[in-house]
Amino acid sequence: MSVINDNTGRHSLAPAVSVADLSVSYRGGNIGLSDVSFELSKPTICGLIGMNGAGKSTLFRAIMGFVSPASGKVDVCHHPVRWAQKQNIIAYVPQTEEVDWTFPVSVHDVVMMGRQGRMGFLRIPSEKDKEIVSYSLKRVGMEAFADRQIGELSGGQRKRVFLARALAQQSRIMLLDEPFTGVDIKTEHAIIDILRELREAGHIIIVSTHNLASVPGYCDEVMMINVTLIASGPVSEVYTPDNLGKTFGGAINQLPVGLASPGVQGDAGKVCHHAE
Ligand SMILES: Nc1ncnc2c1ncn2[C@@H]1O[C@H](COP(=O)(O)OP(=O)(O)OP(=O)(O)O)[C@@H](O)[C@H]1O
Repeated sequence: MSVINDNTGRHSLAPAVSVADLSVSYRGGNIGLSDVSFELSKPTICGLIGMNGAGKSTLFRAIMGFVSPASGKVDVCHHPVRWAQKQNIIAYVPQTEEVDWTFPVSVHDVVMMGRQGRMGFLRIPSEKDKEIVSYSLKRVGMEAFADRQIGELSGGQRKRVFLARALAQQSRIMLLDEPFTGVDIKTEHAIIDILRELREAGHIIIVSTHNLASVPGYCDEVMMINVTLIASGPVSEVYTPDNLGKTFGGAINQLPVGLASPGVQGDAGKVCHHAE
């Protein structure tokens, strides 16, 4: 079986993710994002880079519809975010800090949650659902932990379980919030292999990371934010010392080690596969 999305229906060349003049404010007046615009249309791994508090998680929350724009808008495949949620088009891997790990569910149950949007009214898993959950757990090397309570996992294992949930969801667009934080190098490489496989299968992946040196090795595009958008585009064009300096407020003005090895560029392709 493949990780490839099984969506069927019309193909569209519309931007898969379109963010226009997006600003987000939190209660209490904190500014999460200011006037951010970008579009992603083709299969890609897009790195999302910025300091602590730059707005990376806020951008994910806005694309997921968890926070409302103060101004501007987010469209997914030319539709509002809520529609995209119902169509199961976006999967989100949150930062592990955002999850209640005391919740009494097993690893298997968490991954099965990725299938819920595709189940019927009674939420009874089909054989196919079970097969996909089992495959997803295997793909992230967590099949032996299926019955374990999620609170009894290490940080890296938790990341892998949530990645498995997103794989099980089989969504065209995947948002990963700092999947490499706190994972060992082997797990980081394993996750990058999965992202590449997903990109080849036609997915759009946005991945936030603080690991600047590894970005050119696996990202096709990069979005650099510091509350507002500093730069976005192909890594080879925008991942420059100047933009890094602007993104990190002058804290970084050297290219991170490894920038000399640019990432593989993604294939052009159609991403919005859905029945309308
Ligand atoms: N729930 C919230 N309530 C109020 N302000 C918030 C909330 N979440 C984030 N913020 C503020 O919004 C801004 C952007 O935060 P966000 O979490 O999006 O940054 P980030 O780039 O993901 O940071 P990090 O790298 O530390 O995860 C920050 O100033 C932060 O303090």
